[in-house]
Amino acid sequence: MSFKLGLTGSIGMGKSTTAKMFAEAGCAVWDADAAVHRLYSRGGKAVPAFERDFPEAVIDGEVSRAALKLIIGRDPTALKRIEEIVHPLVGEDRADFIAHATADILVFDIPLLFETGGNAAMDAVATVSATAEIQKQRVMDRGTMTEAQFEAIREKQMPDAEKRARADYVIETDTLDHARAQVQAVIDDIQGKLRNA
Ligand SMILES: CC(C)(COP(=O)(O)OP(=O)(O)OC[C@H]1O[C@@H](n2cnc3c(N)ncnc32)[C@H](O)[C@@H]1O)[C@@H](O)C(=O)NCCC(=O)NCCS
Ligand SMILES: Nc1ncnc2c1ncn2[C@@H]1O[C@H](COP(=O)(O)OP(=O)(O)OP(=O)(O)O)[C@@H](O)[C@H]1O
Repeated sequence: MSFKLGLTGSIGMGKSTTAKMFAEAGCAVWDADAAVHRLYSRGGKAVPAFERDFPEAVIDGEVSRAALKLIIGRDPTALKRIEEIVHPLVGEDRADFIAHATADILVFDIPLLFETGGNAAMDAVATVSATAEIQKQRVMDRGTMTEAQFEAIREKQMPDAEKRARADYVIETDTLDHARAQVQAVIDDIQGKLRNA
């Protein structure tokens, strides 16, 4: 049996960067956002449901995030309906990954792990964290969201302090070297547990 490590953290806290560090260290990584990208792409499994419920969001055979953001901006309740389409399909993608993965540590990069109760299916959870100032700066620097869109998402997410309190491991993403050292410490700790199991 592989060890399932959930990797979470609020928007812009450094999940993707940290997930890459786990992959470089030999863990198998499943990425919830990447799964959503696959589902939204041409031929993706979410496209027919969006064609039915949000036809204006499907452009050239794929679900357009820009169009979705406009729809959500107009009608905030749309996000819940979008999630009802997306989350079961994401669950199928994850089950498929678990069925085929062979590494001893499987890492699940899931932004909304605590919010969706997905932590119950994990053996442990690591939260990535940085200050609120760094978080906002990173998201604004990316240039894909307005400040209002960022605040709306941040409000929906569990506060960083609560994620830190609930996690088994906290990874500070202040510098790349510091984060890499903490990733290795988490792996060493889990491998110690696997040896003693
Ligand atoms: C709202 C959308 C269109 C924004 O797209 P965009 O490319 O600008 O941002 P991206 O997808 O990279 O999201 C950035 C971050 O926002 C946060 N976020 C995204 N969706 C949500 C949500 N439904 N609730 C809370 N936070 C969210 C996450 O931390 C995520 O990593 C897109 O995120 C989407 O379609 N979301 C609905 C699907 C979903 O629930 N995804 C969450 C992962 S399962
Ligand atoms: N340990 C770190 N040290 C310095 N900068 C970092 C670190 N981790 C991430 N960053 C920087 O922060 C920004 C956001 O990182 P990343 O894309 O990994 O965040 P994320 O949590 O996956 O974001 P989102 O949830 O919004 O998708 C990037 O510009 C990245 O280079």
